[in-house]
Amino acid sequence: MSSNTHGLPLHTHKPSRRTTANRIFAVLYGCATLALLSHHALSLLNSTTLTSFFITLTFLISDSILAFMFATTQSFHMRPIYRKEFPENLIRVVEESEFPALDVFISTADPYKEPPMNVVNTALSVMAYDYPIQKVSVYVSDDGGSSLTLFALMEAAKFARHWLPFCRNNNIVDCSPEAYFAIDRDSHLSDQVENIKVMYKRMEVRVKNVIERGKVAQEYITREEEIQAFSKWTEEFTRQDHPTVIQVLLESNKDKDITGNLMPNLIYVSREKSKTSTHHFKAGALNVLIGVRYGSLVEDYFTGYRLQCEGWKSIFCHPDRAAFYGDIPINLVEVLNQNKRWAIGLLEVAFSKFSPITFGTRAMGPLMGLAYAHSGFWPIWSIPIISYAFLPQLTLLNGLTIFPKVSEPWFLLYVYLFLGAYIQDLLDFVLAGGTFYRWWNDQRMWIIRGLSSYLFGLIEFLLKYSGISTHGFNLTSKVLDEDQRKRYEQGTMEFGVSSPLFVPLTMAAIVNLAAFAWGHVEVFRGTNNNLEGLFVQMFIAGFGVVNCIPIYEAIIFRSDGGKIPRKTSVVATFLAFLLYLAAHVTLRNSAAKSVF
Ligand SMILES: O=c1ccn([C@@H]2O[C@H](COP(=O)(O)OP(=O)(O)O[C@H]3O[C@H](CO)[C@@H](O)[C@H](O)[C@H]3O)[C@@H](O)[C@H]2O)c(=O)[nH]1
Repeated sequence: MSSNTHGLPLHTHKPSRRTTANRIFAVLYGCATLALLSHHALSLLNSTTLTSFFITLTFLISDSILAFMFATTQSFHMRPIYRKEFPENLIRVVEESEFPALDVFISTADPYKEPPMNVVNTALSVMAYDYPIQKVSVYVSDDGGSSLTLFALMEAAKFARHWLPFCRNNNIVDCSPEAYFAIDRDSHLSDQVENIKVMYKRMEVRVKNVIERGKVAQEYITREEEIQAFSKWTEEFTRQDHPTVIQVLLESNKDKDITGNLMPNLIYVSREKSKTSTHHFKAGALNVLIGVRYGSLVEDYFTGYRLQCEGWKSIFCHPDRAAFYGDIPINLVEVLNQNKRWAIGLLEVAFSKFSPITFGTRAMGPLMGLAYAHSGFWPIWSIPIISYAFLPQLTLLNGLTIFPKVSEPWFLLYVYLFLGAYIQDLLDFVLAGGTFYRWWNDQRMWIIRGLSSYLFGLIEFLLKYSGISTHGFNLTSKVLDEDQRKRYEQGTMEFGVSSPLFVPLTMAAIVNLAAFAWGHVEVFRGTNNNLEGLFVQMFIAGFGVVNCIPIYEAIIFRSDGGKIPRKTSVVATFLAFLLYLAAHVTLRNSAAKSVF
C-alpha cells in the first residue's frame, strides 16, 4: 500500500490469484517447447533430402521465435497485480497550494491529417482540468508550421473565457466541448448549454472555413497582435523551413475569463525547421520542453524504457474513468501503416546497443528486460506467421505430409502447444475485461499484422540497417470519414485503397482456401492415404480460412467503398499462383512422402 503521513492511500494493490497457476503453466509449456525444438534439431541433423532439410529448418527458426516470444510474455505472468487508485484522497494529503505546476504538451503536425478542431478540443479539455488553474500551462507544438492551426488556437483562447467558467460552475466532467455537446443534455442548464453550444458551433464554422480556404481570411484578423502573429508567415515560410514561432495566447497572471477568474497559460509553439538539419519528428518537438531520447520512430517506448533503465519507478494506473481518450485509425491501411512505423521504431531499439535483451536485462533485471523485449521484438512475429500461413498449405497442395499423424504422440504435443497458447491468451484478454468476440478479432488482427505491417516493417528496417534506404514519419490520419465510421461501427473491415500491404494477406487467404479445398479432395479420393496424416495441415489451412472470412467477403461480395480493390486481388492471385508453381517444382519429387 502506498500511504503517506496522513495514513491515506493514493493507491493500493493486491496480487492476482492466478500467480501460482501462471508459474506452473510457464514451466510445463517451456518443457513442451524445448521438446519440440530438440525434435526439430534432431530431424534437421538426420534429414535425408534438401526439401526436408529446408522445411525442418523453417520450422526450427519459426518455432524458436515463437518460443522466444512466449518466454518474453511470461514476464507479464510471473507477478500480476491488481491496482486500485484513490484520487479523492489527494486533496486530503496535499494542500492545493503545494500541487506541482502542470505542463501539458499537445503535438500536431498537419492540419489536414490532424483536424485543428481536434487540437482545439484537446486544449480546451486540458485547460478545464479540475486542477488549480494558475498551475496549468498548455503548450501546443505545431510541426506543420501552419497559420491555420494558430488561428484555431486563437479562437480556442477566446472561447475558453466562456467555456472554463461554464465547466467550473456546473461541475462538468466531459470538458471537451465536442464530447460534451455530443450527448443530449436535458437539464436545468438548457439555456446556458444552448448559448455556449451556439458559441462553440460558430467557432467551429470559422475554423473549418479557414481550413477549407487554406488561408486565414483578412476579415478574421482584426487585432494588432493577431496581425503581428500572422506576419511571420512570409513567402519563404514553408513547413520544412521556417523560423521559430512562439505565440502566447493566454497568460495565467494576466488573462481573465468572463467571470473575472484567472486563466491557464496557453502557448502556441512551432519550432525552427531547416531542410539541412534533422528534426527528429515528435521527439524533436517534445524537446521544446521534457528531454526525450532520439534514435527511434517510437520515441515514447524508447524514452520510457531508457528512463526505467536509469532507475525511474513508475506504476500503472487504470482507473474506472479513463484519464485520457485517444484517436485510433479506423481503416486498415492507416492501422497497418501506423503499425509498420512502430515495427521499424521498435526494431531500431531492439537491435541497438540499448537492446532490452542485453542492456535492459542488465539495467532492470530479467523480468523487466524481457517485458520490454516483448514489445521491442514485436515485428519478428511475422516470421512464424508467414511460415504457418504458407508452408503447411503449399505442401498440402503438393501431397506432402509435414506434421505428425493424429495417432502419434508428437501430435498431442502440437495440440498442447496450440491450445495452451491460445487459451492463455483468451483468458488474459477476457480477465482484462474483453469479450470473446473482441479477442477473436484481436488474434485475427495479429495474423493480419504479421502478414503485412510486421513484414514490411522488418524489410524496411533491414534496408535501413544495410544503408540501402531511409524512412520517415508517416503521420497517422485522424480525419473521420462518415461512411468508414459507419462500417467500423458495424464491425466491417475497411480496405478501400490499393496497397502493397494488402497483397501478402490476400495471397495467404487464397492459398489457405485452395489448400483446405484440395485437402478435402485428397481425403475423399483416398489418394494421400488419409486424413490422419494430413489432419494438422488441413486444420491450419481451415483455421486460416476462418480467419480470412472478411478478406473473401471484401474480394467477392462487397460493393461498398471498403472492399479490396480489383488490382490488389488480381496481383495477389497471380503471385499466389506463382508461389504454388515454385512450390510444385521444388516439391514434386517429395510428393506423397512425410517430412516429420
Ligand atoms: O514530425 C512529427 C511527427 C509527428 N508528430 C506528432 O506526434 C504524434 C504522434 O504521431 P501519430 O502519427 O499520431 O502517431 P501514432 O502512431 O498514432 O501515435 C502513437 O505512437 C507514437 C510513436 O510512434 C507516439 O508518439 C504517440 O504518442 C502514440 O499515440 C502526433 O500528435 C503528431 O502530431 C510531431 O509532432 N512531429
